[in-house]
Amino acid sequence: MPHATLTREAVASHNAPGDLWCIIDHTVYDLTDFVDAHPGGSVVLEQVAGTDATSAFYNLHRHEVLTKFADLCIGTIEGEKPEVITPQPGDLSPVPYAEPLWLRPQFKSPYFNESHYKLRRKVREFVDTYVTPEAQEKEKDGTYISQELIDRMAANDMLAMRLGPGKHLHGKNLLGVVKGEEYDYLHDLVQAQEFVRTNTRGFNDGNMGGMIISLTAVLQWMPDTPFKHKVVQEVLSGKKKICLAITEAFAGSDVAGLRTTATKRADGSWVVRGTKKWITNGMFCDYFVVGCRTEKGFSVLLVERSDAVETKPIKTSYSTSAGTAFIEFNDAVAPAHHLLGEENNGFIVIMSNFNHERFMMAAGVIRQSRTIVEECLKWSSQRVVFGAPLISQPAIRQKLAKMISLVEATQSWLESIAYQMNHMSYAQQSKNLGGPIGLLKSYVTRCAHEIADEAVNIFGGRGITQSGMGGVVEMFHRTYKFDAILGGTEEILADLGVRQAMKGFPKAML
Ligand code: HEM
Repeated sequence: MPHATLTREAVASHNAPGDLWCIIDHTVYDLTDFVDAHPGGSVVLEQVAGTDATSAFYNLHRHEVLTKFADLCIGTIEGEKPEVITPQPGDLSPVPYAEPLWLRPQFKSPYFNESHYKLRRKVREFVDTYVTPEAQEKEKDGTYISQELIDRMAANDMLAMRLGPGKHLHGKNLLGVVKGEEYDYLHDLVQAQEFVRTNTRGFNDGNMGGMIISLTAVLQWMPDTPFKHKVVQEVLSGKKKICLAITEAFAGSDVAGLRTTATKRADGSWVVRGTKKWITNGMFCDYFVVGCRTEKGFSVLLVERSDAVETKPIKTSYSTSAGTAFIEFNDAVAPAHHLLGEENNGFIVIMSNFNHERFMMAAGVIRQSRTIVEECLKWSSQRVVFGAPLISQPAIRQKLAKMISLVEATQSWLESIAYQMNHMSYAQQSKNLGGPIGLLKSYVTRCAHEIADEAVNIFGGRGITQSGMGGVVEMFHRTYKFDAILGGTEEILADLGVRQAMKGFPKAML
């Protein structure tokens, strides 16, 4: 924090390598002892010693660098005030298009009410304060989410909330602002979009992504036994972890090609044998919801970790903090009551789970894409090239216009689908929304492709560098493909959308 009020003349006299001050955003920094540690070297700092280095600084650094090195700050300039905004936890961004329209003060929304606004604020405060710092660290070092953060999320019902609306939330007062009974798909959209603001695609999946797509199947399809209640309680309290294990090296979207088998024994229990690949959170899970070939079809079983379950890490292009695993089930045993849904009828268990998963993913990608728009808008305004800000170039404005349009259009489509989900039973959702949600997810990752491409060109070399100015853009460009593949590939989902539209097609002729 600033300690003194100083004049520009006073700063100018500290202009030597052994006595080096400079001004950034009307604030004075004593860099004398920092020169040797500066990642950009000492020469550049000596060149600006005693001067106002504001534009040089923002050409090369993110504003958060100043927060991180706040102890170098020794004062402010007399009669002047810092102008650059330092966001506080929970704050909305004032940058145009950085927030969805419903969160911009000058606009209204037909969908969101007071409780959605309040939940948005609470979740963002929580994410900014507790999730983002850990997420950034884990994304880099590749280690798994801490038990401390899981416990904190569990204590605030955040794990339960992320499963979407349902009985598991009844009786709860979520973050003190929404009754569990009133939590709807628009609240769900809000939390999904807030959680991805950490800008850490691998960690976001590592942050209980496996639970979001598997505990829902347990809640809906497992027989109502004390064991089911135990599993749900353990997972929602953060004591145990669960993931979905369907995909294999042999087959992905083609569920009929799966080779993991479950053989029924005389006492009704099952012996599971086979392998699974790309299983999110698999490395640290206690329970696995496993898709298996059974005698006359496909069935889904809950398998507990044991010596017969081996998990090995897979290094993908995002962070290993996601806990992505190759799994071998070597005659793992699951009791009869671990069957989800009916024997040989597991396809419906998997399919019914997909709508919520894809909805969540679409919400996340759209929000990430919006963050990229914000990054590009800020960068184009602060970056000076050929003597003028980047944004003064028409070619850059064309790119921004395209990116903004894609984000605004997809957010509107998402909100409209969330609204439809609020007004449909689960069965109606499956019948009427599987296609539209598939098309939405397929389209938003195509948009992400365009947005990532344009953003990297705007950022230049920084867009392909993991640290510094373009780090967020680099991360997005490297990882948006996860959303284009996980939960159903773009092609499969686009096809599903059209096939569902053709079901019961009217006798309409040209
Ligand atoms: C409070 C003052 C400063 C601090 C705390 C600081 C800190 C840093 C840090 C952490 C980096 C690593 C890249 C990043 O994370 O963004 C960096 C890079 C760099 N800094 Fe600074 N810096 C300061 C002032 C300046 C000034 C005034 C200049 C030049 C006029 C400068 C020039 C550079 C250069 C050239 C790089 C390398 C940039 C790149 O690789 O793209 N720094 N600085």
